[in-house]
Amino acid sequence: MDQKVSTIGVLTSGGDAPGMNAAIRSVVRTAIARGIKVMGIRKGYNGLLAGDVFEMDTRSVSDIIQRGGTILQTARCLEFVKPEGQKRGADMCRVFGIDGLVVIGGDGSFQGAEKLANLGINTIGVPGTIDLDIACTEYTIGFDTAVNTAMDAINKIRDTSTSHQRCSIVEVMGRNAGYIALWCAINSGAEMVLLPEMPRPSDEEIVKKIIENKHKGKKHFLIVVAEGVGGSEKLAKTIEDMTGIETRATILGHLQRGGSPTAVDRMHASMMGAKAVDLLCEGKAKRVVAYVKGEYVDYDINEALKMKKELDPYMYSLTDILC
Ligand SMILES: Nc1ncnc2c1ncn2[C@@H]1O[C@H](COP(=O)(O)OP(=O)(O)OP(=O)(O)O)[C@@H](O)[C@H]1O
Ligand SMILES: O=P(O)(O)OC[C@H]1O[C@](O)(CO)[C@@H](O)[C@@H]1O
Ligand SMILES: [Mg+2]
Repeated sequence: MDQKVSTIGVLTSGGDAPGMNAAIRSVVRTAIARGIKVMGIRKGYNGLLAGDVFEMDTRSVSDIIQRGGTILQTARCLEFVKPEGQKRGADMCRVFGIDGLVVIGGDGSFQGAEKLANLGINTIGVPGTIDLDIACTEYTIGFDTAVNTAMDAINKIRDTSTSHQRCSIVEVMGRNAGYIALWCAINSGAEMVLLPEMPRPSDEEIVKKIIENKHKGKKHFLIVVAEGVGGSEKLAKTIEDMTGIETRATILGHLQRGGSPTAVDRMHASMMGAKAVDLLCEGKAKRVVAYVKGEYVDYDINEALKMKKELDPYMYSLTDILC
């Protein structure tokens, strides 16, 4: 391969996601195999601005493929949203001789990557977020593990909910995106799901459905609520007041972001990390890696950021049929 870069930097940014370590490992080992030097950047764009940069070798990424979190640590860096911060970031890349940068993160991190690319740093984005909210790709690293973790918790809540014939409300992550909630609802047999992308049913409509289900002989009622809809505790009280059915709310929170990545996450992370390095080697910049129709492809970052992700209406319609 005709190599166009000599030193690649790698950072993780935004919320951590299981599989980020597998992606870092793949970037480091692929780059070294291609004869390229790799610099790890700690704590996302914060670390770039602070010059928290160190050289990595193949041993730096030993024994991490099975670990959740990110060995490079991550951050949400407000300074980087401002043009002065972005300029300092690009200058810092030059100080360390970084002529190619791999940014592993979500949609926000890609906005930062786009800014760096505009300032002349060859930047490639790798989708790493449990939220699955990046429009250009059918997969984002971390989603499978997060959904499985949430489902495991929901299964346990369902056991006790059935024993007590209660209504359970389980709030899962996703401030702006309802994919985790939608997948958990379908795969856990929830009676109802509340998503940020959809109009919220009224309390009366929710209660009507609970009562109908009770009449059908159901022993429990599970509502999955996305974080972006929120209000789970209040909804539990309303349901209890309006129906007399004992109702408990559980907010799963950050446990969904941790844990050993599934095989699905490790595989996508390994493939996407390697693809990012290969794109840089081909002289490409300002691209994001994506998984589309079974293949790993790449898009221009601007183009990718302009795409809008819609929830699959057919999948959503099943939440009403399969419960
Ligand atoms: N418009 C922007 N311009 C420059 N940098 C940005 C912009 N938006 C976000 N960033 C940078 O990317 C970081 C991460 O963004 P954000 O907090 O949205 O998380 P994310 O990458 O979308 O991941 P996740 O949603 O999974 O937590 C921000 O803290 C900021 O440093
Ligand atoms: O950990 P923080 O900064 O509270 O962020 C929480 C947000 O991050 C995500 O977990 C994505 O990383 C969202 O689902 C959630 O809304
Ligand atoms: Mg995001």
